[in-house]
Formats: sequence, C-alpha cells, structure tokens
Amino acid sequence: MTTPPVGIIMGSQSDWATMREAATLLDELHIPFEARIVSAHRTPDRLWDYGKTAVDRGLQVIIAGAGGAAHLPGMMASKTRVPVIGVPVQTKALSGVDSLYSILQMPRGFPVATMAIGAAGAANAALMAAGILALQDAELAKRLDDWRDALSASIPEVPHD
Ligand SMILES: Nc1c(C(=O)O)ncn1[C@@H]1O[C@H](COP(=O)(O)O)[C@@H](O)[C@H]1O
Repeated sequence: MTTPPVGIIMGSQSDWATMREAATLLDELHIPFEARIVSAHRTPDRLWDYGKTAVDRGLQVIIAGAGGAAHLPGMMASKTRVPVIGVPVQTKALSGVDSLYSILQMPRGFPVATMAIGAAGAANAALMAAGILALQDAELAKRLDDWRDALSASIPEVPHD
C-alpha cells in the first residue's frame, strides 16, 4: 500500500473531534492522508516506530495534535526530519494554553510549526501542509488558490443582522 503524503497523528481518540477538522480540509483539497493514534506517553514504541520509518515510508508532512502535556509533536520532531505541524488541543483544566506552550517552546534544532489552539488550528495545519505540498504540485497549488479565493469571496463587505 502506498503511503499518503500527510500523516495526521494524535495523542488520544479524544483528540479526533479536533483533528477531524484537518482531515476534512485535506479531503476537500483531495490530499491523501492517514490518521493514527500515537502517544509519547502511552504508546512510546508506536511513536518511535512511526518517527523512525516516516522518511522511508514517504511521508512529507506530519500533523500532530495533542492536549495537556502535549509532548507528541515535539517528540515526533526529534525522531524525524519530516516537517511536523503541531496542533494544541483545547483542554478543560487550562483551556489549551498548557497544550500550546508544550508544543511551542521547542529547543533550538528541533522545530515544530505550531498552530493556534483547537479546531481552527487543526484546519490551518491542513492548509499549511497543503501549502508545503503545493510547492511541488501545480494541480494542488491551483486547488489551494481556488480554495483561498472562495473563502475571501465569502467574506461580506458590510455586516448584516
Ligand atoms: N498529550 C498527550 C500525549 C502525548 O503528548 O504523547 N498522549 C496523550 N496526550 C493527551 O492526553 C489528552 C487526554 O487524553 P484522554 O482523553 O485519552 O484521557 C489528549 O488530549 C491527548 O492528546
């Protein structure tokens, strides 16, 4: 089976409600992806394998969502040079600021491109992945440009009730 260019990974099934936004957008843009539950804390061997094989499998971008002590995106960035886009999942206790800071403050050398907290961040992660892939794919570039134009065109010039 051929590996899709994008891997969406998340720390728990409970993150899927957020990460589904990324999946929906990738679908809209006709970008193949795989979705997996991988946790640095709960399934460290799975994280290790996923990161170790990412380049050879042909993954081009990894979107990683996690909440709370959100070490998954950073650990994945430690294990593979495939670009990792991090999505801080909103938490009940600390509103996702915990997730945001856990993902954002990577030490020099192992970056994670960190999005905003929650569903909008997940959607933007997909658009960021699309932008990266579009550098090498003219047809995708056209679909992404059209998607952006359609969004701009949908924004009204004046407010209404
Ligand atoms: N942050 C991480 C990691 C990790 O970073 O490896 N693994 C699970 N989790 C997070 O724990 C939260 C609660 O998980 P449960 O809902 O399963 O209790 C989730 O948001 C998940 O991302």
